[in-house]
Formats: sequence, C-alpha cells, structure tokens
Amino acid sequence: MIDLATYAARAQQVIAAGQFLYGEGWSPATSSNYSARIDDQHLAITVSGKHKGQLKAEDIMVVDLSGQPAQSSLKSSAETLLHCVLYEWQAEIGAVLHTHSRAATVLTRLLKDQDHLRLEGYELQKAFPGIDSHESELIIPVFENTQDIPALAEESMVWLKQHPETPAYLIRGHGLYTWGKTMADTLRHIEAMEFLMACELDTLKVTR
Ligand SMILES: CSC[C@@H](O)[C@@H](O)C(=O)COP(=O)(O)O
Ligand SMILES: [Zn+2]
Repeated sequence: MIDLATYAARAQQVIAAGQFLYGEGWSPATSSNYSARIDDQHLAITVSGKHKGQLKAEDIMVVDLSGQPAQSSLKSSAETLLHCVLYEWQAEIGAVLHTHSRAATVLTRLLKDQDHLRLEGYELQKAFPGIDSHESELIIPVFENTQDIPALAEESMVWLKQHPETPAYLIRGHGLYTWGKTMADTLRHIEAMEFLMACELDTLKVTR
C-alpha cells in the first residue's frame, strides 16, 4: 500500500521543482522528467510529454522500481527506467531530476569523443556530497545519446557501480541526470552543475 499523504507531498515537490527548472530555462518544450521516492518500492514520477513548468497533480503518477505503473493507465516518462535503476542502486536516493539545459546540450556536443567532463579547481564543486576542497577532481560521465533506454540504464549502472561517488551524469546532446537524498539536495546539484558547465563553456570561448 502506498501512503497517500507521502505521495501527495512528493507530487508537490515534483511540481515545485518543475516550476523552478522550467523558469531557469533548463526544462524547455516538455523535455525533462522528475521523480521522488515514496517508499522502498515506489516512486512518484512525471507522466510522459507534460509541460514541466505547468505540472498539475494529475501529471504525476506512481511506478514501482521496475517502472510498472501502480494502479494507473497513464504512461510514465519515456525515461522512467533511468530513474528506477538509480533508486534500486542506492536506497538513500530520495529524488532524481533530469534536465535539458543549453549548457548541458552544447558542452557535451563540444566534448565530442570524450566520455567524461573533468572538473577541477572550482570552489562550487563543494556543493556535492563528500567534496570538501576545490582541489579534488570531479568526473562526470558523458554517455552517448540513444533511444534504447534499457541499454542506457545498464550503461549508467555499470559506471555508477564502479564510481559510486558520482553525483550526476550527462547524455551527449541531450541533458543531465542528477540525484540526491532529498529534492532540495537534488536541486542544489542541478544548480551547481549548471554553474560549472557555464564556467566550462565560458572558458572554452576564450581559449579555443
Ligand atoms: C521533448 S524531447 C525530450 C524527450 O525525448 C525526453 O528526453 C525527455 O526528457 C522527456 O520525455 P518524457 O517522456 O516526457 O519524460
Ligand atoms: Zn530527456
């Protein structure tokens, strides 16, 4: 049984996240998907194809950790499985957010054949858990874009199980996935990644 009060609270968090992320320009044109954990078996996730700045309660649905809808005929996000494997991987993950910012799209295209973004020397790296110095190296994997979501889910898990400290990943020409213990933590990770990616783009502009 799903606790309805918890579900309603999580749905409100997802709606508020959408308003913020759309307002920042990081979730344009129905792109992006968001979720929050309800319990050890269920998550609240956006219905596929919705405008993320105008989400309503009926645009959030419940799926189990295998991505199957719980008592719903609605279609959950096309990328539901990418969320599910993260919740399955780490029990402490409470929210997962996927965005489509211009910075994530352009930077990953500029990185061309590189399979990761390397960040070092930025004070803001400390916005991520376990990082207490700008001198540490932060590696964010860049996966190739694909419509084969089960394959991407598998690829993300292979990387993350080998690098469990990773706070986010990028998909080339597509966007960002990040996660955290709470929705607030996850939103902070997005803001930090957006700042860092903007800095990287600014640096490329003057050094290329
Ligand atoms: C509007 S194109 C973006 C989609 O292809 C997809 O990548 C995305 O982020 C949103 O898909 P959705 O099924 O609404 O969760
Ligand atoms: Zn997407």
